[in-house]
Amino acid sequence: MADRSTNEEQSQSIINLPKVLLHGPPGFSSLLQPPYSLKFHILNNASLPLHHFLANHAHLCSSVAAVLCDGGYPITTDLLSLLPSLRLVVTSSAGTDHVDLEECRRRGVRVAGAGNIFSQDVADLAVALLIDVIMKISAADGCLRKRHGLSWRDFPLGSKLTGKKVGIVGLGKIGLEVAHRLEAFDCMISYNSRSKKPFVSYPFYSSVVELATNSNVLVLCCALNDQTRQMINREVMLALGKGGVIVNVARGALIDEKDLLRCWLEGEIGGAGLDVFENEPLDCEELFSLDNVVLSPHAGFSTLESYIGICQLVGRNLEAFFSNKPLISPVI
Ligand SMILES: O=CC(=O)O
Repeated sequence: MADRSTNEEQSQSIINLPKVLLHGPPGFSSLLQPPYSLKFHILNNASLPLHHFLANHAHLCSSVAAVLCDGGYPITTDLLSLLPSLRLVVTSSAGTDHVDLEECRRRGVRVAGAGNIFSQDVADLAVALLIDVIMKISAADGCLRKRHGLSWRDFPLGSKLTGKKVGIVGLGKIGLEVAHRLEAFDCMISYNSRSKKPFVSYPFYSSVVELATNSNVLVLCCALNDQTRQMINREVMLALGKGGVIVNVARGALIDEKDLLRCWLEGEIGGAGLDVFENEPLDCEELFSLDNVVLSPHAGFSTLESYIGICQLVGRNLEAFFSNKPLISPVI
């Protein structure tokens, strides 16, 4: 009897907590850990596709106050319309192209993101991919493992990073981290961004074609939106030139992948280091077959340190919002 009333009291106290719907991949619930996880009534749809979950739990979903989502899980107008009590979206990603921000604004739903948590790791990966492509590290590694006895003479010459002209597309937090790192390699930095940044002295190009014309390497660090979608097209690739290298650590759809494949096959582009793709997980045989293209599985943020950081940040954002305090990393 005592046990039953304790259980009832516990479920009663959970029911009174703000409801947070998880919208992410299997295992996503581990992002919300104690003490934060104990402060919310967490609805985990892991065992069902989201629309089935919402249909089966309509009574609970009508009072969902927050959604915690992953960058690959869209927050669409349709989803928002199924959650009439929603007041907050917390995404565990730095990018917010999967969130319909306009509709959130219209409904008065606040949005918090990953802020600066991943910027250093993503910038490190951008530099790592660039060095890998131009010094052909992964390519050599693959050959050495297949054929013993190879020496450096069996490989084509690589290229120097020192002194390269690097054009950064998007000089936000990640772009600046990339610029700082590449300055240490005596690279000449210039950039394209929505507007000229008054706090840096790097040359600014308002057109990405002009930036490409004046660069050996393009590093893509900008947000994906209607203006930037497929911005890196054949014209930009031809402007970058035959030895040019493109590194993308932002979003796959910034690049016209068909143009990239064509330019590569025609010898119009030198190489690419890609952490992101138009369709993820990557399943494009044509990209797998290209030399001088180094691929990474959208892993720019996946370090232990950043994982610990994002677990705390999502919890702190939820806690702050439901205590009527300012969001820690607001988007809107
Ligand atoms: O791509 C990863 C992110 O947006 O955080």
